[in-house]
Formats: sequence, structure tokens, C-alpha cells
Amino acid sequence: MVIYCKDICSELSTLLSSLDYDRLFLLTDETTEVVCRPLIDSCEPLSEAVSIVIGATDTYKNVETLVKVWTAMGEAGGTRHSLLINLGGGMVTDLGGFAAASFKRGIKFINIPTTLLSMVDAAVGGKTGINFNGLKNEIGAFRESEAVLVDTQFLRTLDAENLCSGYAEMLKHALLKDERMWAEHLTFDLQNPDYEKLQCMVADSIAVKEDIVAQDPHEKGLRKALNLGHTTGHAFESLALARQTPVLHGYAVAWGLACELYLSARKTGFPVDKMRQTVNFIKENYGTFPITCDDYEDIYNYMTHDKKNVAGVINFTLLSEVGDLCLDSHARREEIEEMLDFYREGC
Ligand SMILES: NC(=O)c1ccc[n+]([C@@H]2O[C@H](COP(=O)([O-])OP(=O)(O)OC[C@H]3O[C@@H](n4cnc5c(N)ncnc54)[C@H](O)[C@@H]3O)[C@@H](O)[C@H]2O)c1
Ligand SMILES: O=C(O)C(=O)C[C@@H](O)[C@H](O)[C@H](O)COP(=O)(O)O
Ligand SMILES: [Zn+2]
Repeated sequence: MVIYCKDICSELSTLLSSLDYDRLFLLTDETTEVVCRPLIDSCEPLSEAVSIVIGATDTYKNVETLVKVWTAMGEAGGTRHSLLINLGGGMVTDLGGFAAASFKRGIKFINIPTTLLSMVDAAVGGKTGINFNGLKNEIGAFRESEAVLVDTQFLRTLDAENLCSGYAEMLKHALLKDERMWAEHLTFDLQNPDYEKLQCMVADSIAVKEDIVAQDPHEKGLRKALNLGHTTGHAFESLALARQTPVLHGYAVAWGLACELYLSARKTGFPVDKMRQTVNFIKENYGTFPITCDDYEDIYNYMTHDKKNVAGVINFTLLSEVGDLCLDSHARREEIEEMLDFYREGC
């Protein structure tokens, strides 16, 4: 359930009074604790909440942080009837969601997304988890939150890079939806954003995700659409992590979209002019991820761990048109290398 808030404190109070719980926990990261928590602090039930603060950024979306959260909840008397509020970006909602899914075999949680990315994507739809063994979201569970409280006020303090990062997932949703939404997203001035317009676009973007998740919550089929750009994007993200120069998830997704639209044009008939327009938008707003032919082996190996794969075959989500999905599209190693050649030379 997504609740669009005009007054987040009163919406949160109403929600909390409708839920049955014994202890309340509030999970933040070191940044959201300082810049976002003040926006909800006057919500009266929060005065009773046990606060858990973890490190900020994706390097903390790991098992050590998860242990810290489990330990804090256990030591403060958490039970299966406790409730966790995740206040933060996708790192907090993914890790907090998984902590809630696993503590005492599962407790209730509420997501309050504070980045653009977590509003339109991470906080919605029930995918929770952590990075492990150098791989993105390697360990996790599907578990839906009780509610997602969306308040775009939080975006006021978000830096430009994280805004761009979230926008990449919005562009992905637009590519999945239709030509009107795609064109609207390519003409939006991301360097000088119109926040009022963005607010409407956020709601449209969430609607795309909610609609797909409602039809296939556990990614048996249709939900693989939401992974467009991610077979390659996650490989780039893991490679950057291994190089100890992490990149924001949305940037990796944008670069992955550029690659996978090329593959779509090559294999499933996606129109070349639309591929070029989208790739140009990505180049202008996200730059390029530096790779050489020497990285191909590592990138390919990361792709072999993608969760859409079956029996050793690497599966991509491709498009034959904006809004027309080709799920479970295979690509041979030579085709993947050709895609990476295009990326190195064309981007
Ligand atoms: N579960 C899903 O369906 C799903 C979907 C997309 C992405 N993800 C995951 O989400 C994560 C990325 O999420 P993210 O982009 O939100 O990153 P993030 O949570 O790391 O937040 C980015 C940075 O912004 C700071 N921040 C958060 N809110 C802020 C605010 N309002 N003002 C100022 N700073 C703020 C954070 O402290 C952090 O430093 C990745 O781990 C990705 O794998 C999950
Ligand atoms: O909600 C989904 O489904 C997605 O795939 C959304 C993605 O944007 C997100 O990055 C997700 O965490 C990726 O999941 P994974 O299963 O590929 O790890
Ligand atoms: Zn993503």
C-alpha cells in the first residue's frame, strides 16, 4: 500500500494507531538520521521508538550491518510483534526490510523512502536484501511492507547525483510503459529539475511498478521487466565495487539500459532511432562507466550470477518497442561482447 503524504507526521500517526505492535524500532542511516528524521520527529508514537542508526551508502548493505540491526532489535526486547520503520534510501529499505523479514522469522515493517530511487522503486514491491560475496542483492527475501509513505519533501536535501540516480529507474519504468511516458522522460531537464513536475512523474512511476508487482509479486515472469538494464547494470556495479570505486545504483542502471537497448535493437527489433535518443540522454546525464576489453571476462562472470538466469543461461529483459517486452531473452557470449564494444565505442 502506497500512501502519498501531505502531512507525513499525521499520516504516520494514523497508520501506527491502526497497527498492533509491542515495540517500535526506527532504522535510519547516519545521513537520514540527521536530515530526514526531523521531518517525522513530531509524530508522537515515535517518542517510544528504539533508534538504530547504520552507516550510509551501499557499502553498508552487507551482512555485518544486518547483524548489527538484528542485535539491536534483540537486545532491546524486540519480539515477533514488534514493528520496524525504515527511514532512508534503498540501502535502508532493502536492508531494513530483510532484517524485518528474518528477525524472529518475520516482523512487520513500514518504509518511508527518502531518496528519489527509493520512492519510485526500492521501497515498493517487497524485494529486500543485502549484497554478499561481491554480488548485488545476493541474499534476500520477498516481503511486503505494511505501507510505503511517500513524501517528496524529503527530496529537498537530496544531492544532484542521487536525484539522477533515482531518475534512471524512472526512465526504466517509462521504457516499460509507453511512448508518451518515454518521450516525457527524455525531455525532462534533469540538470535543472522542475520539482512540481517531478512530483507527478514520481506517482506515475510508482504506478508502473505497482501494476507489474501486483501481477507477479515473486518474479516468476512479468516482474522480470523491472530488471531491464540490470543484467549489465549490476555487473558494472559489482565491478566498480571490486575496484573499490563504487558507483550509484541508478548510474549503473542507466549504463546498463544503454547496453541492453543496443542488444534490443540488435536482437529483438527495438527501433534504432529510439535506442540512439535514449543512449544520448544517458550519455549527457550520466557520462560513461570506464571499461576496456580486459574487463569483459569479469563483466561476463558477474552476469552469470544474475537472478534471472536458469541452468547457466544468461537471461536479459529486452524490448522490441517502447512498452513491448521480450522477457527471458538469451544472448551468446559473442553478442554480449559486441554489446560491450558498442558501449565502449558508441558511448
Ligand atoms: N528493492 C528494490 O526493489 C530495489 C530497487 C532499486 C534499487 N534497490 C537498491 O537500492 C539501493 C540504492 O538506493 P538509494 O539510491 O536510495 O541509495 P542510498 O540508500 O544509499 O542513499 C543514497 C545516499 O543518500 C543519502 N540520503 C538518503 N535520503 C536523503 C535525503 N532525503 N537527503 C539527503 N541525503 C539523503 C543516504 O544517506 C545515502 O548517503 C541499492 O542497494 C539498490 O540495489 C532496490
Ligand atoms: O523490483 C524489481 O523487481 C526490480 O528488479 C527493481 C530493480 O530496480 C532493483 O534494482 C532490484 O533490487 C533488483 O533486483 P535483483 O533481483 O536483480 O537483485
Ligand atoms: Zn534497480
